[in-house]
Amino acid sequence: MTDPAPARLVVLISGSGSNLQALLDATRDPAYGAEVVAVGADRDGIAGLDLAAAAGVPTFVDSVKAYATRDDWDAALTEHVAAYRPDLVISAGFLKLVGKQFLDAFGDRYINTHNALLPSFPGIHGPRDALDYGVKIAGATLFFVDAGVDTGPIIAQVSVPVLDDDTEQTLTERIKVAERAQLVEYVGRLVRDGWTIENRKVRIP
Ligand SMILES: Nc1nc2c(c(=O)[nH]1)N[C@@H](CN(C=O)c1ccc(C(=O)N[C@@H](CCC(=O)O)C(=O)O)cc1)CN2
Ligand SMILES: NCC(=O)N[C@@H]1O[C@H](COP(=O)([O-])[O-])[C@@H](O)[C@H]1O
Repeated sequence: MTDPAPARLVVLISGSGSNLQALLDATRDPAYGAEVVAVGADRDGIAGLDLAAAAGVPTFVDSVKAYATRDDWDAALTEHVAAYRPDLVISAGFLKLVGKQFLDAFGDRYINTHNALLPSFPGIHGPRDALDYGVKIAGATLFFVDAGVDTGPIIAQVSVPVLDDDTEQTLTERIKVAERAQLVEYVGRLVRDGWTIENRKVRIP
C-alpha cells in the first residue's frame, strides 16, 4: 500500500521564524507526514519570509493596513490561506488576532504556539509578563485557536525554569528552544494520528 499524501501545513508568522524553520526541518523527513505548502505573514521584511523562500515555499503577505477594514483583512487572509487547501494552519509568532471569517473556515484546524503557560500571561509579551510577575516556572502552550485571546483548548504545554538572573531575552530564548521541540512533536502527532476535542480536552489517540 502507498503512504498517504503528506498533510498540508500553512504557517502564519510575523517575525524571525525559528518555529517555522523547525517545521521546515522536520518536514524534510517523509515519515513526519506533513509538508509546509505556504507561509503567510502580516508584514513584509521579516526574516521568516526569507526562511520560507530559501526552502522554496510560496509566501504571501496580508497587512492589516492594506485593507479598508479589519473584516476585509480577515476575509483576504481567509481566502489566501484557503487557496493552499491546508489540513492544518499553524500560527507561529503571528501577532494578529484573526476574526470570524477565518475561524469559520479554519477554527477546527487552526493552532497557535504561545510563549507562556496559559491561562497565565496571554497576549504578545508572555515572557516579559511572566518575569515581571516573578514566576519560577515559565514555558510554552500549543492550543487550538478560538475567538478569544489565547483561550482555546490546550494541546500541550512544556515548562522551563526561570533563573534569578534572567532577562526578558534570556527567558524568551530558553522558552523558544522548548517551544520548537513541542511544536514539531505535536504537529507531527496531530497530522499522523488525528485528534478529538471534548469539553476542551484535546486527545490525540
Ligand atoms: N482569535 C484569535 N486569533 C489569534 C490568537 C487567538 O488566541 N485568538 N492567537 C494568536 C497569537 N497571539 C498569541 O499567541 C496573539 C496575537 C495578537 C495579539 C494582539 O493583541 N494583537 C494586536 C496587535 C498587536 C501588534 O501587532 O503589535 C491585534 O491583533 O490588533 C494577541 C495574541 C494568533 N491569532
Ligand atoms: N502570542 C504571540 C507570541 O508572542 N508568539 C511568540 O512569538 C515567538 C515567535 O518566534 P519565531 O518567529 O522565532 O518563531 C514564539 O516564541 C511565539 O510563542
